[in-house]
Amino acid sequence: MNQIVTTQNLSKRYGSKYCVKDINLSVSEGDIFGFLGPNGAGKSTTLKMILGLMRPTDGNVKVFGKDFEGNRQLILSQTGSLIESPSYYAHLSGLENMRIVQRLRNIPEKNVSEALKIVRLENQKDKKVGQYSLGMKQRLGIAMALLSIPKLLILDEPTNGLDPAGIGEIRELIKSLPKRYGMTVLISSHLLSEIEQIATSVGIINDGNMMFQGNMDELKNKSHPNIMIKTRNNLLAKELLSDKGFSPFYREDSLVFGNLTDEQVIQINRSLTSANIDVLRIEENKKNLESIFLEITGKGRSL
Ligand SMILES: Nc1ncnc2c1ncn2[C@@H]1O[C@H](COP(=O)(O)OP(=O)(O)OP(=O)(O)O)[C@@H](O)[C@H]1O
Repeated sequence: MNQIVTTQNLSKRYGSKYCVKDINLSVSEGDIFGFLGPNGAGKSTTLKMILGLMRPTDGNVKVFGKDFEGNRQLILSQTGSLIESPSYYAHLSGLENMRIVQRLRNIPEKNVSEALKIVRLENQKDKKVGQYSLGMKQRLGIAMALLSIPKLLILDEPTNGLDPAGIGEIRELIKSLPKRYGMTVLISSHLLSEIEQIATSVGIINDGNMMFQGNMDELKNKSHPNIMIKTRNNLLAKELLSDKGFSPFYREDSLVFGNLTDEQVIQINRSLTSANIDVLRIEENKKNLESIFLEITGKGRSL
């Protein structure tokens, strides 16, 4: 499959502090690639370097298999982006704003109505943008990014500040782009729930480091279930099992173990019963994606 964006050891350092470190990103054609990470993780910085808006300290970026140097014009003519909030003239209509961008970027006029149609703003195109809702302004920003009907669309937190209905609309809109227009989408967010529903691939960044990259199923499969054991005397059980090399921790009224094999579960159960500690429950607790994400980003641990 064609690689639309690849980065190699992409890094950005301010003084002695790296805010992006050795990022190797790979976005394939037709992907909706979700770039996830908490605030300040380095998402915007990475996207700006990919778009040639910021110079990397180290590493390199290829878009459509080409370096920016010598191919800037070609790359940007096939790339649309919305980084941070959209810029517009509030006293002009949506259509007038679109026309300004269309002329500035030397894009055919017919694309204006096409882009407004994609974001479903054609009925409000004559309204002043100052009177648009936040969601409409955001959709106008996406329409501007879509003006050239680009091969690659890069959106930095496009649903920031929107209500659930607005988020839903943008989600449906983004989801339709690869099929309808053959686009590849790179979208950043700090919310897993948002990415989970639209992305085909995901990259998780924390503190400037890439913690995971793959598809959603790989992410789910990487997580090992916890085993929770409830006994009549958890304190004694923990002591006994610690002596045998296990290191459970308490959660509510149970002991929680990380990844255990079936053999280890049998061994634990036998040890407890032969020490006359009644076992009340043994449960497997599969982690949901949200807790996996929190674990990766919260504790900064790589999967
Ligand atoms: N010009 C700068 N000088 C020093 N540090 C900077 C500069 N620009 C960004 N940073 C730092 O780089 C880190 C990454 O910032 P970045 O904006 O890329 O994060 P982000 O993941 O996009 O977060 P957010 O969702 O909050 O925008 C942050 O800790 C930020 O403070």
